[in-house]
Amino acid sequence: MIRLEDVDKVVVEPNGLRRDLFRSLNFSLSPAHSSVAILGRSGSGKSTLLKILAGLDTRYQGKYFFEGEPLLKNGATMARYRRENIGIVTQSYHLLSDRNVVQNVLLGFSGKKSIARAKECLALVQLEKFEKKSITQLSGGEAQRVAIARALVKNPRVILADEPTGALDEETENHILSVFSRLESEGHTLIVTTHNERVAGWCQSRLMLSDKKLVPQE
Ligand SMILES: Nc1ncnc2c1ncn2[C@@H]1O[C@H](COP(=O)(O)OP(=O)(O)OP(=O)(O)O)[C@@H](O)[C@H]1O
Repeated sequence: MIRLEDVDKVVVEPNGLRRDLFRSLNFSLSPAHSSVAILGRSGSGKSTLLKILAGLDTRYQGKYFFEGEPLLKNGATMARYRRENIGIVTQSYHLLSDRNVVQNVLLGFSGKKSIARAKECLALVQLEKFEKKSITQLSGGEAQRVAIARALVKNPRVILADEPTGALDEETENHILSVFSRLESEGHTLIVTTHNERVAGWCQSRLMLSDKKLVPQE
């Protein structure tokens, strides 16, 4: 479904030195894979890879294919691709504190249909009673689930989640994993970066960012 071919990515360090982050990196996700974990030490490039997969970072060499078709790496093409196919849960959630829960999930959309869909997504993450709640009153786990609901509102094929259980306790982590299981059973594909062994173990397959490439893990 998604394929990256021969990706080279260079980053510029704060001291001005250029560093190869990825060299001839390949990634391939077939429709049969419903969840994959991307592992790697801090700074190995997990978040950067997720941004590339989301079409948010196009400053790399290499090719991006979706369903066998190459994607042009320009802003307009990638924005359309993202809009139609990708939901993103970022590490810091990026929720707007001056809007309530359902307004955050709506992403600026309005109208009865969109509101019904936003409520459906909140129900999926078991936050149906939280619609009107202020973002500032949420726990870390609840905020994480609002971010997941927001990623789902467009019903994307692929959901990218950056450290989805980063700061959560075990019970909340279990809750997030049960939400992920539901998403899988509804036909969504999950690509998750994580340091967490339980989350990695839950995923159908695991890839390790090592020596500037992705290496399949047991
Ligand atoms: N826009 C950028 N400009 C310069 N350097 C960058 C940029 N984005 C990322 N980097 C560098 O690239 C490296 C990889 O960063 P990235 O956030 O992708 O790593 P990570 O594996 O997600 O790390 P962590 O597990 O700590 O979140 C880091 O050394 C980072 O400083």
